[in-house]
Amino acid sequence: MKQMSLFDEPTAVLPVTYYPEFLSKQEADELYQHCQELQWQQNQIRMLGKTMPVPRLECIYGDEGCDYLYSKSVLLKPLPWTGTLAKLRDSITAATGYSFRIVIGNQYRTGTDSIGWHADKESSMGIAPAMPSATSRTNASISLGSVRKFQIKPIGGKPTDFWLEHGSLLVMHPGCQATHLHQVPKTNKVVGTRINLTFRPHVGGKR
Ligand SMILES: O=C(O)CCC(=O)C(=O)O
Ligand SMILES: [Fe+2]
Repeated sequence: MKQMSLFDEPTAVLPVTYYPEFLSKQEADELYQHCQELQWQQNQIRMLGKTMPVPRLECIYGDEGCDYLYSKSVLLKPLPWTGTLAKLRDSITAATGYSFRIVIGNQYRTGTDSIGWHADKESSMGIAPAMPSATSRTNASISLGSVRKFQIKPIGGKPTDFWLEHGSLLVMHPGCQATHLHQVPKTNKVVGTRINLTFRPHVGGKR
């Protein structure tokens, strides 16, 4: 007789930590207001020989010279840290032990704004060595505004869904970008604006 075991369907252990209430409601509301004043841009991306608008708005702040190139076509040049973003960076470092040199903002205006399956593997974020160091390609992201589904999966495996709430923090630990992919899929549901601030390391720029 086949016996059911609690261990038939092992729960995936994901290389992420989710803090649903990293910011209080008031802190998250104030930060959302601050984000309205950031310099959002509509960038263009080159994919499969075509140039098209990135399906979200973006902004970048950080240390001087920490330019960020992704998908071999979108070059983001950081503006100097605002006081609010620098304070938030320091509080995430205090909570996680990870250090960051840039923050990239993503603004999803409607359900058609999205980011497809990818890993954040740009060489500017450092190379993940066999024994990952505390800074290699780690990122930590704050979510604000409307809740959107965030999915993460081992390469070739099944996705796990997270609903990233207003004021939450999601940390992707060292090694995550080598083994897993993540995305924020499009949705047909009517959703308001969501802002995501992703803090990242950078190996270049001025110290
Ligand atoms: O919006 C998010 O939660 C994820 C953004 C992201 O994956 C990225 O900027 O690389
Ligand atoms: Fe990402």
